[in-house]
Order: sequence, then C-alpha cells, then structure tokens
Amino acid sequence: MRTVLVLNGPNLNLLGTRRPEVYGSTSLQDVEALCRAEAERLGLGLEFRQSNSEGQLIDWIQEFGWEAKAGRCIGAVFNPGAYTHTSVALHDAIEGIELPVIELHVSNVHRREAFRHHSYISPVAVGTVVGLGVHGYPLAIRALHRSSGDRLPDAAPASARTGSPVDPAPDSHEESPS
Ligand SMILES: O=C1C[C@@](O)(C(=O)O)C[C@@H](O)[C@@H]1O
Repeated sequence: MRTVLVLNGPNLNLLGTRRPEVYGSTSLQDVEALCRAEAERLGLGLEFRQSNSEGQLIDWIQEFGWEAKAGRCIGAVFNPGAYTHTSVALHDAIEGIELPVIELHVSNVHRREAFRHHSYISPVAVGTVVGLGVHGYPLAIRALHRSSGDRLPDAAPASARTGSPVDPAPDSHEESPS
C-alpha cells in the first residue's frame, strides 16, 4: 500500500488551544483523524508526524524522499509553521529529493503580518493550500492522490520547479496575441 505523509512543524502540536480565533479549535489529533479517514477512503496508508525541530523535519523529508523514489509514498502535505518564513534548510531539503510536497497553512498567511507573506517552501512545492482551516489537509491529500494516479506532468516536482503548469515549455514558446 502506498502512503501519504502529513508533516507538521513547530507549535502545531498546540492546534486547538493556540490562538483559536486564528487557527480554530480542532486539535492536531483531530486533524490526524480527518487525514486518516481521507487516506483510508483513497486506499492509502498515512504517516502523520509533528516536530518542533527543523533538523527532525529535514530527516523525515529525506526519509520520505527515498520512499517516494521507490514508489512507496505519493507525496507529503507539509505545514512548516513558522519555518515557512525562515528556513532555507527546509527549502533545500525539498529541492534535493523527489517527494511532491503540498505546502499547507491553516490560516490565510497573506491576510496576516507582512513577515508571514514570504515562504521559502512555496518555490519548491507542487502547490499550496492556504487559509481553508484544517479542512485543507484532506483536500491536499486528495490532490496528491489525484496527481499521483494521473501522473500529470505538472504534478511532478521537477517540472514544478522549472515553471508553473501554465508556463509554456522552453521549446514551445508562442507569441501571445496582442
Ligand atoms: O505556525 C504557524 C502556522 C501556519 O503555518 C498556519 O498553519 O497557518 C502559519 C505560520 O505563519 C505560523 O507560524
């Protein structure tokens, strides 16, 4: 059975009690239950992990990069918490492996403080889910499952790093109508 990884960074163990007006009142345990139900529905195994440590997150990304390369993992839903806005090391970890990553934020970071508007993760993610609350997690799992089944070229991490899905390929540039 192929697995999907759901990875949560610092302070997400406090979901449900930390600033409920921003992050809601659902606990991380409840998020895991939502993800497990979605994974089961799709016939996937679920690895659900959380760490407050940057190094631990990098180790898991590398571990599941190998799992993806071996065809045993379809990708990761990753909420990097505050490391989103600071971590070149997490950017490099994702860039260096073959794990399709969907970046997820429970809150709409773009409506919040300016320091939350920049992400080091987005340029190496296949996509982002932002501001949909905890219901974004099962949606992201579904998106990974769909892209892994269809093997859409725009779902592959390598092509996502060279341009957006709507970018023409470098050898097929067309003049846009004026
Ligand atoms: O810890 C978090 C949670 C967050 O990633 C979110 O899920 O909305 C947004 C980050 O800016 C913040 O540091």
